[in-house]
Amino acid sequence: MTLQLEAITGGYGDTLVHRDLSLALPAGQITAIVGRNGTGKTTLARLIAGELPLQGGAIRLAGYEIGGLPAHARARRGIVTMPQTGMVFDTLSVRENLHLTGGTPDQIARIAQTFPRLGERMAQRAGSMSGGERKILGFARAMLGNGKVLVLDEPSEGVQPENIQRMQAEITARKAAGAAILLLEQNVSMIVSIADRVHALDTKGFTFTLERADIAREAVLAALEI
Ligand SMILES: Nc1ncnc2c1ncn2[C@@H]1O[C@H](COP(=O)(O)OP(=O)(O)OP(=O)(O)O)[C@@H](O)[C@H]1O
Repeated sequence: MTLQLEAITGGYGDTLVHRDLSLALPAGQITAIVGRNGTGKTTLARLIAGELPLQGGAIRLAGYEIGGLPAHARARRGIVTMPQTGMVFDTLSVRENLHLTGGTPDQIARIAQTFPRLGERMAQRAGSMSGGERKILGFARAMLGNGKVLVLDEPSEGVQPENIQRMQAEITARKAAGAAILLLEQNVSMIVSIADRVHALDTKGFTFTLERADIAREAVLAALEI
């Protein structure tokens, strides 16, 4: 399903972070946004999820306006976000965290195989895991939900290269299954490996766009240095 942001405005009360920002997240594509710290990537993820209210514009999912719906209603329609801090319940075990996504036992077994670190720690309390392990758990949870639109806020931060590779394979598989994916990342290798389109963001909005054929390391680094 395609998600369309139409001239959205929002932020924190009077402190607007985004003004009239438009963006298309096509189904079956990985759209990346790169920009320095503080340009508003996390704020954008929260506006899409419905954690922050829209102060202008519209968000359309397959044509239907969802910008006025509360977060849980957007989640029910298939918008799944992985927050930068990882969406993990600290007091619950890894297994319980995975089960709460609604994933089937087969899907949970498969993801625990994909990320052996999780498979080995199914009974461990999530709150006692390392930062990188929590990221993997948060990522696994986002993959298990039946998301049609996946918004991933810095999934690779603090994660070891072998697990970043596994994340890339999972994201690419979801793309092949038709999900619209928004990747908010600073990891240039990950973007070069899997993104179909890259939008460069600064504090005033998008400055330029790279299409697949132009997504190379230097070009992405230029976007990060705005
Ligand atoms: N809860 C908040 N209240 C007020 N302002 C905030 C709040 N959270 C973030 N901001 C401000 O909004 C702007 C955008 O922050 P945001 O976290 O969205 O940026 P980012 O691109 O995700 O950066 P980073 O990669 O460092 O997380 C910043 O100026 C930040 O200080």
